[in-house]
Amino acid sequence: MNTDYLKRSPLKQFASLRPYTVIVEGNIGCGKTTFLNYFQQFDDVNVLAEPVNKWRNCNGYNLLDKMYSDPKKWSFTFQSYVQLTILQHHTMKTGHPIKLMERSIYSARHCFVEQMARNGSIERASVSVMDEWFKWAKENCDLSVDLIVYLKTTPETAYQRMLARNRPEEQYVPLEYFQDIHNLHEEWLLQKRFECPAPVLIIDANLDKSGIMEEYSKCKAQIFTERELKVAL
Ligand SMILES: Nc1ncnc2c1ncn2[C@@H]1O[C@H](COP(=O)(O)OP(=O)(O)O)[C@@H](O)[C@H]1O
Ligand SMILES: Nc1nc2c(ncn2[C@H]2C[C@H](O)[C@@H](COP(=O)(O)O)O2)c(=O)[nH]1
Repeated sequence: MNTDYLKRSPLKQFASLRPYTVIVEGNIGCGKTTFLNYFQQFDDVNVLAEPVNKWRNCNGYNLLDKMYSDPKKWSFTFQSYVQLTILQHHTMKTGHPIKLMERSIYSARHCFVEQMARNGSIERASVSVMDEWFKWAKENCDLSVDLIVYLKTTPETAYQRMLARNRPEEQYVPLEYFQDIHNLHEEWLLQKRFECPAPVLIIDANLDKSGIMEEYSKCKAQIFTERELKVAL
C-alpha cells in the first residue's frame, strides 16, 4: 500500500471526512476547560467548549442559576436546553480533522439527568420525554465519538477547584452533589452501566497544573496518531 501520503500533513487533506471526535468528560471543576485550552494551539483541532454562557443567558433567562436555585422546578427546562445546545455541537460541521468537545449528550443523560432522576429533581415521565428526544437524535444525527477522555479526580479535588473558580451560580452547590456526579461518571465510563460510545482514556486529573502537562502531551500524541490510523484504514 502506498503510504507516501502519510509523509505529507495527512490531517489537512482529509478535513472533509467526519472529524475524529473526542469528548472530554469529568466532574464539575475537574479541569476540562483547562485541558481544552491546551489544545487550542493545534490548527488541526476544533475545540468546542461547553456552551455554559448560553445556559446562563437563554433570551435573558439564567437557566443555570434557576436550576441550582430550584432544581425541582427548573431541572427539566434546564436539561432540555442543555440537550439542544450540546446536540448542536455534536452536529456542527468543521473543516478540522479533529473535533474536541467539552462533555456530550451522553454525559448530560447518564450523569446529570440520571442524578436528577435518582434524587427526585426530575420526574421519570420528564426523563422519558428527554429519552425520546435522545433516541430520535441518535437515529437522525451522527453522534459518533471516537475517543472519550475522562479527567478523573476525587470529588473533593473537583469541589475545591469549583470553589476556586468562584462561579456565582455554583456557590451553594454541596460536596455531596460532586460525589453523586463522580459516582455516575464511574458507573458510566468504568463500570459501563450506561451506553458508552467510544473507548475511554483516563487521565489522573488530580495532578496539579505543572504535573498534568505531560499527561496532556501524551494524550495529544495518542489523539493525533489514532486520527491518522483511522484515515489510513
Ligand atoms: N490540574 C489542575 N490543578 C490545579 N488546578 C486546576 C487544574 N486544572 C484546572 N484547575 C483550576 O481549577 C478550576 C476549574 O478548572 P476548569 O478547567 O474550569 O474545570 P472544568 O472546565 O472541568 O469545570 C480553574 O480555576 C482552573 O484554573
Ligand atoms: N444539571 C446539569 N448541569 C450541568 C450539565 N452540564 C454541565 N452542567 C453544569 C455543571 C456546572 O455547574 C456548569 C459547567 O460545568 P463545568 O463542568 O464545565 O464546570 O454546568 C448537565 O447536563 N446538567
